[in-house]
Amino acid sequence: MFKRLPGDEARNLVSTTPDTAVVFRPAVVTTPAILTIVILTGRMLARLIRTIWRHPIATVIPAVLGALWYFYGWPLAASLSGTVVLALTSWAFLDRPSFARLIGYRLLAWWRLVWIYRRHWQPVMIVSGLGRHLRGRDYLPRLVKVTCTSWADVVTVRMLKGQAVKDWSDRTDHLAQGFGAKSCRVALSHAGRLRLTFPRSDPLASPLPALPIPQEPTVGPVEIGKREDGRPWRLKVHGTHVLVAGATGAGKGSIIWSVIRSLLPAVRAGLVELWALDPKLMELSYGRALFGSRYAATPEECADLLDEAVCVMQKRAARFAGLQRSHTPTVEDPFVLVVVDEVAFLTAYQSDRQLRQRISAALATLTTQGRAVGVGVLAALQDPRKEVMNIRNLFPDKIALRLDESEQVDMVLGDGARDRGALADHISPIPEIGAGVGYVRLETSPEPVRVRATYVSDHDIRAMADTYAPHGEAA
Ligand SMILES: Nc1ncnc2c1ncn2[C@@H]1O[C@H](COP(=O)(O)OP(=O)(O)OP(=O)(O)O)[C@@H](O)[C@H]1O
Repeated sequence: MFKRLPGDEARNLVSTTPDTAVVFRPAVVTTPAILTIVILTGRMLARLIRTIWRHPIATVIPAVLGALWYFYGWPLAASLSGTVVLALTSWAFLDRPSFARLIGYRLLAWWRLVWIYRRHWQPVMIVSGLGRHLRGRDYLPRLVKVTCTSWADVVTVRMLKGQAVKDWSDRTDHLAQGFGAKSCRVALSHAGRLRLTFPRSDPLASPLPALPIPQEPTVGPVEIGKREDGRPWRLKVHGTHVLVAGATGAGKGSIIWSVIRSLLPAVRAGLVELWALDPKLMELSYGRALFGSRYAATPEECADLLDEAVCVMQKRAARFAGLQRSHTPTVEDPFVLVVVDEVAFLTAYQSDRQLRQRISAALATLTTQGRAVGVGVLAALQDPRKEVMNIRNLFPDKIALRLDESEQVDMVLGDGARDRGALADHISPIPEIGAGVGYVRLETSPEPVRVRATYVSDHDIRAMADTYAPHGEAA
């Protein structure tokens, strides 16, 4: 019989029996013990140097305490460590954010690296198919580092040679379950390196109240909510067109009203005009006074208002031709924002064919040519299928709120968005938890970002109308 050696697979060798004339035996070269000892010591030293290099503070503290104990006895070492612990505890109580940033999250990251990620790395990689077990050896992607933020663990990984981002984004569910998280998002950080985000808590779980109306007139990007990483969510409205897609009750109204609210000082200064199309006669009618005469509800009125916007756009384009290539809002040429609630009412669900074609043509003209001359469209939509909204790709910026089906996510945010973690079909239908929550793709990155819009209540809208409605229009 063959003796099994590391790396050998005895079953693949020609088997021998006692009466076989030729017996195959693997050549066994014995390594001198001293060589093995030298190699192991070298490895240990290299690891020690690497640890000191990577974690200088964490290594200096026990080394200093050990030295004190050795030279001056344990009482001094114990009292010094007690003082350090007391100082750290007081710091944590007095200035929690700075303590968390400099000490707390680092300790947490180390703990989670050891206890969650390193401990489960091998089984999760093998079972999910991201690692391979070949000829008795494991070939695993490298766990480079773990950092913690207030709401998530960010795990940096070096992929195996030959792996693609898609291999990982297809297995987000395996990764999330494997490491005990609710979800996982995958993003490419450098060539061959990935950033996996595992949320620990949901910072967007409770509704956000309406933000104060800005002091200064601004056309954006306007602050309308919060991003998952705690930063303000600012939406560009001037120089683009925005499509908000979400099932009924997803909170499309909160995005529309948050945008309107932050543009009000600019409206008062004459730099912005808000034109409203409200075919459902629900959402925008509440603050109708804010739109003055630029408010339309019946399909005929909506078609007329859209034609008027096209007319403004074309006149401006003729004036700007050869003189300027982009628009700066002024009192003479304000930014016109055409707000459309449930655009499908005017396009897909409109029974009058002629009217439908007229509206679709006007919307297509505005979304293809309006950007550069200061005419923008902000449209809300329940069903993002192409049959319902065939011009959805003319909107450069799209927001996916809660959607009914997983396929709809890529229809709104583009191919691969759901695989990269835009789980808009998993957003809670409970309004307190999920209304106004959605995913966006920012200009700077293809990765979807989770956001929540502020909730502008009926009371806020009434107050806005009372203060900002054009003269003589107050409700
Ligand atoms: N940002 C938000 N935060 C918290 N709750 C919200 C938010 N937006 C909306 N809600 C709650 O969810 C309910 C539904 O919101 P809204 O009417 O805006 O949804 P919608 O997407 O416009 O629905 P529909 O298409 O049926 O009009 C609101 O009555 C409100 O109670």
